[in-house]
Amino acid sequence: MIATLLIQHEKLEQLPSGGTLSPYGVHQKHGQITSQALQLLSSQRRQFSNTYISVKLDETSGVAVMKLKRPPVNSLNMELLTEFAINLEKLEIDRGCRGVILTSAVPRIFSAGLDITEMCGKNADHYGEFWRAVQEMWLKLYGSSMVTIAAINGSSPAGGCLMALSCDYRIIANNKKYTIGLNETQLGIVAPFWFKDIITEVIGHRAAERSLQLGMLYSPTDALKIGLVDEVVAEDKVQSTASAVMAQWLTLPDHARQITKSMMRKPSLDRLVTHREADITNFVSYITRDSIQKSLQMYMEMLKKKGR
Ligand SMILES: CCCCCCCCCCC/C=C/C(=O)SCCNC(=O)CCNC(=O)[C@H](O)C(C)(C)COP(=O)(O)OP(=O)(O)OC[C@H]1O[C@@H](n2cnc3c(N)ncnc32)[C@H](O)[C@@H]1OP(=O)(O)O
Repeated sequence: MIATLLIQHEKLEQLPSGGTLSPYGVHQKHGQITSQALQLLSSQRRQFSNTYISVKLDETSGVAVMKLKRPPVNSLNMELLTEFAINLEKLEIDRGCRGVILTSAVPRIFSAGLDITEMCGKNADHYGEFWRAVQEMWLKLYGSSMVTIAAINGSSPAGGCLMALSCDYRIIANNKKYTIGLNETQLGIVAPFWFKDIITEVIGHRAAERSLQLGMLYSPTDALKIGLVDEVVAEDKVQSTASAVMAQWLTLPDHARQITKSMMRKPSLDRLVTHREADITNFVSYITRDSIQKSLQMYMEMLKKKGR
């Protein structure tokens, strides 16, 4: 028992931010064994935190709450994406964790999507690396065998919406100011095929086509109408509803649910895995076009003006 807890704890030790998804050791820190074991036995919660992600794992329920914490808008830069993939992988291999609630620590914002500054004024190598990190985040989240619930406590455009769409269930706060959707065309850019595939899977072909072409952002109630979210609840009920839904999902045997999830999601995952390098090459050649760089710069200027 103690040995198991030790291994789990060591697996969950904080990794330096900006690291890679390399395997991490489970045989370190022998000197601390006794105190760590005692600490673990007396506590049912484990927490770890990186620069932009915090995780709290409740060992009794097997549910982790993962929070994005990159103010002002949780835009997804390379570091956040990398930390996200590492933390999710850590939970994935932790036997004590069966479900993850994804939410935001930043008031009024779930995530503003990809950090536009990562896609502007940089070189091709940077864009390639950035896109690989975006793919990795999605492959890990969409491909997770755990139950994943998005507790959407703020606006969630573009890449933020993709994250929510990749979860098994979406609960959004009932606040008209919050919007969610894949608004890429409004930036003058195209959502890649796997963004398109996932929204089509969730809301159906007709709604997805309209939504993507117009780059639509929906209020919570409109998002519910088209099936982009599963539930709209009062702002102060988002987390408790997420926990209640999670508890329901976790009543099912993992094995049956996981295989079913995998059957449903495998075709989309395989499509990206098979075309991963081509997708990166495509992204780099697209994003380096002068016209696209100009569109993104203009969009950033518009955002900054609005903020003043
Ligand atoms: C042939 C086909 C090939 C296809 C190949 C692929 C093509 C490329 C695919 C790229 C896919 C892109 C996905 C994305 O996610 S792009 C990002 C889209 N995001 C948005 O449009 C959201 C923009 N932001 C907002 O709408 C608002 O900021 C928001 C509603 C989220 C919050 O509003 P609020 O009023 O609270 O805050 P501000 O607008 O004042 O913002 C505060 C500061 O944050 C900066 N900001 C906002 N969003 C971003 C972002 N996404 N990236 C970087 N920075 C962002 C904003 O400029 C403010 O900064 P300052 O304080 O410095 O002014």
